[in-house]
Amino acid sequence: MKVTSSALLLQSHDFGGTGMDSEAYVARMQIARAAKQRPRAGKTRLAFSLELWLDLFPLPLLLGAEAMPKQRRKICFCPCPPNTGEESSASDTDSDSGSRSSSDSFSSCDELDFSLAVAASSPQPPWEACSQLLAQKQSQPLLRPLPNHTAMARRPIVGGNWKCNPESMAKLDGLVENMNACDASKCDIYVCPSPLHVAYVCSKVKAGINVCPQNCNFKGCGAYTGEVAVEQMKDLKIEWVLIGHSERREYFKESNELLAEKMKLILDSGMKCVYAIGEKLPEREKGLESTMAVCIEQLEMVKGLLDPAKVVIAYEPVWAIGTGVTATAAQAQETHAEIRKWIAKNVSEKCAAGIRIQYGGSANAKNAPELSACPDIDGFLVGGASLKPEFKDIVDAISARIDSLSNFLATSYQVALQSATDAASERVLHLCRHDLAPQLLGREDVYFGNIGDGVTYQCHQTRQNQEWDSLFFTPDMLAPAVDAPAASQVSATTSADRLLGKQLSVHVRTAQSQTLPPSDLEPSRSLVKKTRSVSGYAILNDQEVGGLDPTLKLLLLGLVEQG
Ligand SMILES: O=C[C@H](O)COP(=O)(O)O
Repeated sequence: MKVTSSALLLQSHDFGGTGMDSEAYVARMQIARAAKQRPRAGKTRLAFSLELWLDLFPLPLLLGAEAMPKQRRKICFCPCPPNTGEESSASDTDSDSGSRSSSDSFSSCDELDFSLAVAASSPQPPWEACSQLLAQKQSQPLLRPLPNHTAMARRPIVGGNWKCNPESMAKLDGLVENMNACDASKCDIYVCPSPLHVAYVCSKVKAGINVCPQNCNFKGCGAYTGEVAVEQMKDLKIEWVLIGHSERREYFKESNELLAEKMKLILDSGMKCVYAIGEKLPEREKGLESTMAVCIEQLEMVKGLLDPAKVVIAYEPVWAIGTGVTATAAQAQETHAEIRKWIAKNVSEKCAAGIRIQYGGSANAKNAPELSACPDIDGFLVGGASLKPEFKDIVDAISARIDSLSNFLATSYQVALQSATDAASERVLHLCRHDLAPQLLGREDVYFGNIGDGVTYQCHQTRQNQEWDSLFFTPDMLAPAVDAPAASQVSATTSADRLLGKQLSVHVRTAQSQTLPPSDLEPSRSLVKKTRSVSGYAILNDQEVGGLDPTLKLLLLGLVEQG
């Protein structure tokens, strides 16, 4: 991969719980200073640092050295402009270095795509070792490959559950109209009419809108009075069926055993299944563990049947159903992520990565955008709002996240700027406390932040397997994304194909705070006064890859590059 635009390293500092050793800090400052002074070519100014925890990345192995302690060290990849002829722009008199100038590292990799610096425990960062590594980079994976499962893009899915509505056939056309108004190009859509209306709705919905009965029996056709069978559904060309809704569990006493039997029958018959689960208020009030205990109990008996191609989980906290009380985006995301984690552990990583989990419970046009921005929410099961024209807006909200990563960045950037404006009298320090890192790394003491004014954007690439990468964007860097340059600007040397299907999560956090003196890292935690976050993810498809800013594309390619 060739970096064709000027790229600058942005300083990035570790606010790790036990603090960063001074040498590592000095090394980073050197790099940052050198990078800051590098010439900037044209309009595109880009900075990023990619930091990987060494215990997740076998750097000692790559360097062929034992020297580097495994824990609590990071490596920084600095994109280095090739052939600018001004490689030694860094000051050799960096006052905080006390060691070799970082200009060495840049000049030594003039012809290489990336320079790499290691924030090591050694007083002098092992530039030579890095340079050697870089020299061999053709055969070395500089950037860690993504695990396979991240390539599995989850297509959003939204269902409208009309429950036992409407009271007359006369109203059906209006409701069908709401469904037919939806854009089904980026989202799977299904509607669950009451049994008496199923056949009529089947004949009225447009292509792309699936009819999904609200229940089926556990045996098929035969002497089962009052029931509907999968065979009858298949005869109507129906592909989906919903089971396990809390109202069926509650009022019709459907047990997990019965539901497992139903799911097996559905899948055996070649149909697909939406399986609803969710806790009641007392369990939620006791916290996530007790919430998960209920979800796990409901999942346990069907875990062997969880095929992402055929099963969708609808997580519906019962206390949020029909009450107008929605789970907050954070609550929903946290629970969805926990469900996925449980599946990863108890079924497979692949299943966890691929299975779609819908949120249900007072979802509407207003709260859908925020919920849609949560990386583990793949859609909605909508009750009340599916009886209204706003259903279309819910579909649009979840579809928007795959419209364009550039758009997402631009939008979130606007939100972040607004947040900065709201902060009024205070400068906005882009200090981010990483939401996912503690969860992913199994530790509570991991903080990340950047020093300076602006907004930090982090792209989390993988969220399974305890793996975590981040990119830090600043407004400067995002300018190209906001401007949405033409696809024709995309460098011919970038292979868009390699981005297809990759899933990138983006999390934006701004904080009101004060500028932080570099020497004063530890107290930084207390500086955050107010934060506002926007998060979301994009599944890269061909359209959006085509529309990406060339520099951003290069950067993302760098992340997914397999060496
Ligand atoms: O099946 C749908 C859910 O029960 C959600 O219903 P609701 O959107 O009216 O809360």
